[in-house]
Amino acid sequence: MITIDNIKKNFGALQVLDGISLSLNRGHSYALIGPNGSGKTTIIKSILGLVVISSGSIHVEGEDISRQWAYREKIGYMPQIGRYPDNMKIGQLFDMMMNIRKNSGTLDEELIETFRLRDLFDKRMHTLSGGTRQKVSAALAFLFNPPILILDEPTAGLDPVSVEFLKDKILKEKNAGKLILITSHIMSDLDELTTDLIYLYEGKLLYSNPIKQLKRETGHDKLGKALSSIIIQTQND
Ligand SMILES: Nc1ncnc2c1ncn2[C@@H]1O[C@H](COP(=O)(O)OP(=O)(O)OP(=O)(O)O)[C@@H](O)[C@H]1O
Repeated sequence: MITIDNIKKNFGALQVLDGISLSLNRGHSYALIGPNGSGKTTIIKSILGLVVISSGSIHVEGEDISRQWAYREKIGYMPQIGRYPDNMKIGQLFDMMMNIRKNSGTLDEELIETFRLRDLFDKRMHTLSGGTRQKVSAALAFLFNPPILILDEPTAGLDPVSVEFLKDKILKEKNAGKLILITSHIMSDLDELTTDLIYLYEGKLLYSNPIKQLKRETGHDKLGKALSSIIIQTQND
C-alpha cells in the first residue's frame, strides 16, 4: 500500500536518508525506531510530500506521489508537535477541517468524544496545554477515517488515562485493517501497538521484519530487549 523504493534525501552536505526501501501493507502496524536524528521524521515527511526526496520513489496505493496532493486524503497524520493558528478556537479548527474536506464520507468523532474535546471547543489554540494540543492532533488524524495513519510520537505528553484511550483507538483501527506507522521512543507502547519493526540508523535501514520474528530470533519476549540484542548483533557484524 506504501512502497518506498531506494529513497535518498540530503539537506546540503548532510545525507539524512541513504537508500531506504520499504513495503508497508494494510492490517500491519509498523514501529519506526532509531536514535535521535536517524531520519524517522524525514521518512514520514517524505511520505506526506512535506519533504521532497533527492532520489528514489514513493507510491501510495500504486500512485507515484511526486507532485501529487490528492493521495494525502488517504493519510491521517499526527505530528510530533501540532502547529495551529494561535487565535483559532478548537471548535473552529474542526469546522475548518470539515469544510476543507467536504466530501470525505463518514466522520470518526470517537476521539473528540473520549477526550471530551467538545467541552473545550471555545478555547483558543494558544491557551492549550501541550497534552490538550496532542489530543486535538490525535482527534484530527482519525477524523476522516483514513486507511493510513501516520503517528509521530503519539503518546508523548498525554496523561496516563488518555494514553490508554489513544492506544485502544490505534489497536481498533489496526484490527479494522488500516495501515499504521508509528514512531516512538517508548518501547512498551510499541510492543503493545505494532506488528513490525523498522530500525533506522544514520539514514540506513538496519532491520525490517515482523516483531514476532525478531523476538524468535533473539529469544527475548520484550521488544526493548529484543531490539537491543539485534542492535548489538548488527554492530558486531
Ligand atoms: N529542514 C532541515 N534542514 C536541515 N537538516 C534537517 C532538516 N530536517 C531534518 N534535518 C536533519 O536531518 C537529520 C534527521 O532528522 P529527523 O528529524 O528525520 O530525525 P529523527 O530520527 O526523526 O529524530 P528524533 O528522534 O530526534 O525525532 C537530523 O540530523 C536533522 O538535523
